[in-house]
Amino acid sequence: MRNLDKYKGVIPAFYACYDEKGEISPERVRALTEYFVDKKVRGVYVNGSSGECIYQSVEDRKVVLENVMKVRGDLTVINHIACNNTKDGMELAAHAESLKVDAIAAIPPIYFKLPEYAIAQYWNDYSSAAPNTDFIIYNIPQLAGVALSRGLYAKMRENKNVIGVKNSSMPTYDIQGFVRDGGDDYIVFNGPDEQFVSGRVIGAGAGIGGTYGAMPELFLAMNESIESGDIKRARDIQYDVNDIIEKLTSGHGNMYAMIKEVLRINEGLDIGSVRKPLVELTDADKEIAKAAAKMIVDAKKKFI
Ligand SMILES: CC(=O)N[C@H](C=O)[C@@H](O)[C@H](O)[C@H](O)CO
Ligand SMILES: CC(=O)C(=O)O
Repeated sequence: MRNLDKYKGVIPAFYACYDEKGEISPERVRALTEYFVDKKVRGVYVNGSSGECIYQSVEDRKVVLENVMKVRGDLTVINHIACNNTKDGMELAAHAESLKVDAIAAIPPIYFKLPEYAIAQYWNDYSSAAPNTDFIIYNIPQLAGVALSRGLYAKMRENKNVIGVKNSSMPTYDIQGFVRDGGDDYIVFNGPDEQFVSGRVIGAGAGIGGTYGAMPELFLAMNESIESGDIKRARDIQYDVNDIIEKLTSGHGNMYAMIKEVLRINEGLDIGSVRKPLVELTDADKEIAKAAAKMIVDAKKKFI
């Protein structure tokens, strides 16, 4: 039996940290890592969707990971390495292994609709470049354009490095299927933050999410409530969290820009804005950010 305890819990997706010119800021990457260490989350998911990975160069993504690893403390580090081409992704996989991350993760190939045997080859090529590192499949069909089937998941489990799936599709039924098929030797991570409680209750062993960073205490509190069997408290927190997520996504500008503004307001943490083509906040959005920041403060007072 594999021991997967280091992955169990709340794993915020790491945000891209820019300087005033919009370049990756190593100092700000370290500051955001230290913030997560202080919040006592289980780990971080680096260079994923929330890390704006598809707008980062290979070099950018290496700099981000190197700086996370410098100050990671006890955080479990999962590094998303997928690129549009296998070659760059293999370079990132090997780089991640050289830094001793806990796991690498990858979405499927995007744009061309490739057959499942090609997707399996793409993931196994990445894994072969990090042969001593756990591998997590990232299923996010609404953005990647292709869904992980249970057949493809079975094929991928022939690779001993594969330890599970980060499932960002909306049906919690998908989580249940992957949990059923993999059993206790594998882990499924809940993707949609709006369904953290549902996903965990149906069998996800952990959660990885894009909004956790704005309110880690609330996700930790939901997780603790689930573990102690207090489903009512978990659900009550989830309702408030979902109001907050609706607020965070109600602006003209991008949600990650909104979250970064909230971090400036509530935590005094400045990690810049977003990279084009993601849209910056308008003045009206800044008012929404203030309201969202206050909702987070109020929910923490109410539940913690
Ligand atoms: C589609 C997408 O990006 N999903 C993320 C990962 O699963 C979530 O963490 C969302 O960012 C979050 O649920 C807010 O909608
Ligand atoms: C949101 C998320 O899970 C990611 O950054 O990939």
